[in-house]
Amino acid sequence: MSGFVKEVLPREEALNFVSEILSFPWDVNTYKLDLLSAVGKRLAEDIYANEDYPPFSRSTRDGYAVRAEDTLGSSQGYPSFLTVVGEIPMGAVPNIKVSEGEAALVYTGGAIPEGADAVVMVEHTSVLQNTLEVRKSVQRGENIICKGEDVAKGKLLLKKNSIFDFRSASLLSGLGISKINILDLSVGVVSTGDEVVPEDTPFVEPGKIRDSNSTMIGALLKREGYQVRKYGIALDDLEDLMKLTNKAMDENDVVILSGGSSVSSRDFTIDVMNNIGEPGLVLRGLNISPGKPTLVGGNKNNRKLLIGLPGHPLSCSVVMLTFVLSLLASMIGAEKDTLWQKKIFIPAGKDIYGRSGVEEFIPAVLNGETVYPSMAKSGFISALRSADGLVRLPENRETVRKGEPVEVWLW
Ligand SMILES: Nc1nc2c(c(=O)[nH]1)N[C@H]1C(S)=C(S)[C@@H](COP(=O)(O)OP(=O)(O)OC[C@H]3O[C@@H](n4cnc5c(N)ncnc54)[C@H](O)[C@@H]3O)O[C@H]1N2
Ligand code: MOO
Repeated sequence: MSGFVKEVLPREEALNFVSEILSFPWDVNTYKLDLLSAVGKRLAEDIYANEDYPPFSRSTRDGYAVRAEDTLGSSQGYPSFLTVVGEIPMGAVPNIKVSEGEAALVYTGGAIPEGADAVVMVEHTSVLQNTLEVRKSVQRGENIICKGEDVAKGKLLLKKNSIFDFRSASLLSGLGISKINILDLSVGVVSTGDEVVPEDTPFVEPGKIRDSNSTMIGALLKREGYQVRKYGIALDDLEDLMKLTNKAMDENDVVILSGGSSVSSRDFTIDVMNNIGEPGLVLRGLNISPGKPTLVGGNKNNRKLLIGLPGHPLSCSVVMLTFVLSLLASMIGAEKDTLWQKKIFIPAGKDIYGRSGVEEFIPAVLNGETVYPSMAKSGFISALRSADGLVRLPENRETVRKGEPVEVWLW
């Protein structure tokens, strides 16, 4: 044990303290994936454009490539007349040049020939033999996407640690980037408790409760782009907990234990934390509600992080949302505000009673321009289902009166 364990720190302070004592950020392995497989995962590097897009100036319409100045003043009543010098083949470099008074037939996506700087749409023209009648003037650049206009070579496209999603798929495909480096951060999840049984248990004996935490933990981690492995349920027994935790630590960068962090059972979790190498346990308790009995330990040499979460399902979710995701972000060197946190200030729809001296998070429902807290106990599993986010009452805020603005973190 490091002999330097902090007790019940405010959440932000705890994030900074753990990050500092464990020397975050840590290097994490990476691997390459094709684009479709990478959706929902985190990028391990900045991605730059290695070429211009489009790679050549292209027409966005079927029509005639012209010099804009040759169409000046053209209208239905006063058309201009140009000479058609040829047709631009699709998928090939044009061998035609457009000079003063000339036009070339071009199709949508076709290359703009040298000399032309605009395209007149075919419906504003008619052609008789080689003579083109133009009934509408065009501006320079009209109906053209210029080489590099969309993406210039060298531009930063995607930032390290961002999550790859559909918005970037066409961007990278179009630039010929078909494989990307992905962060290989894996988290093992271990549930604990003699009363906890697997979620697929069809009939639960009296006194037992299904494991609802590990899938929730996994679901949140997957949403943040991490890999998750579940390791089942450890009994309230040091040897069993140690065995499962060690296996999970061997196979993952981070291990999350659910349950077993409160007064009666925390000794096991603390013993486990102090058997994982230096510094072992570093944080015992967060000054938040729900979620106070949260433990953090780590092994700096092997770069392993171990987190103990309260067993009550709502407490477990709140700590995941407000602390663990930020801690993992800090571990990989990303912004501490995680991807799900959209923070707004909005009037309370009714009085919200808080306790001073502790940071509180209350599931809340938005209703038009106001927010309503939901009356949830930390043992509930349904509290987040219909909530839009969490109301945050800072340590120094006691009661919020109806109509007063309150901070809400939206999903
Ligand atoms: N005398 C005191 N009792 C408690 C205190 C306290 O300060 N003094 N703290 C309470 C608070 S706050 C919380 S939160 C819980 C935390 O307890 P643990 O982290 O030790 O968790 P467990 O006792 O293992 O479980 C608590 C509760 O949650 C259920 N549970 C556990 N794991 C799961 C799971 N994977 N899925 C669903 N439900 C789970 C478990 O059956 C218990 O009902 O301690 C309070 N007590
Ligand atoms: O802290 Mo417990 O997590 O309030 O229910």
